[in-house]
Amino acid sequence: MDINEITIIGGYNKNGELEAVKELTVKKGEIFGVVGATGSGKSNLISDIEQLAQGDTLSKRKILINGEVPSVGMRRDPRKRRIAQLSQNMNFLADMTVEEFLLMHAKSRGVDKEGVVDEIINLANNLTGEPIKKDYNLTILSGGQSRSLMVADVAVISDSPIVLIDEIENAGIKKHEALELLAGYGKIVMVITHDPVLALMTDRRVVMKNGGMTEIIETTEEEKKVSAKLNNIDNWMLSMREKIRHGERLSLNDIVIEEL
Ligand SMILES: Nc1ncnc2c1ncn2[C@@H]1O[C@H](COP(=O)(O)OP(=O)(O)OP(=O)(O)O)[C@@H](O)[C@H]1O
Repeated sequence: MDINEITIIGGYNKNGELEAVKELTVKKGEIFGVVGATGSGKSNLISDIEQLAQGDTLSKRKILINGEVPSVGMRRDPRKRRIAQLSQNMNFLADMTVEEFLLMHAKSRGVDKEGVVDEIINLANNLTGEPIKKDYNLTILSGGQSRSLMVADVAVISDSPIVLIDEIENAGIKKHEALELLAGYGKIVMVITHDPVLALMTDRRVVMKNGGMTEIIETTEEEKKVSAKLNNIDNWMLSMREKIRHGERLSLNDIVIEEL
């Protein structure tokens, strides 16, 4: 089944009051942000979506797929749910090479595409400053390399049309490019973030307060420009980090940022 949109039907906040946002639909290819203070209920919202809640969680929210209540099979069986989650704490544990893992994953998902391993590694290497090679063991990958590989893997192999991302701001990858990559593969992307680069590249963001969805903010064209400029600063910081990592020295000349 093609998943074209998900709808969140509002429930109750922590005080048991109805949420201000009664209904929210996110479509394929859209990047949607979730913002809010600590403890405001961001993770809870993402977890309602992950579980395809049907009024059976704390918030009493309901999640619809393509406007309909998802089947019991889809709700009970995580393999049928087709929702991928990414967070900055995830790491690979399997003792196998990058190539072995990707081939195994592609096979298990029925992806039989020539050159799929190279495609994923190339995409991943666009997101990290430290290139990944096919014969690297998964367990030696750095945090940034692991996350880059996960993002590229979700984009190309995993057929999960819904991707939930919990704070990847410190994941050590080019986050802007990572989100664009996922959205470009026609995913519904929901991202919890306080990072202006990410929050402002979404199309819309929901503001969480006291466990409830209180407001939906549409990103303006000006905000998107702010995001792009902040992204230049971010990538510049990333390149400085790479220099340090490779034992190089920095000078004041390195601080010249092309016109912001
Ligand atoms: N609608 C709700 N009804 C009842 N309890 C809720 C609701 N939303 C969130 N909670 C509870 O409030 C607590 C904080 O929520 P949550 O962890 O989702 O916040 P958060 O915004 O992700 O916080 P952080 O930024 O610290 O990760 C949790 O114990 C959660 O179960």
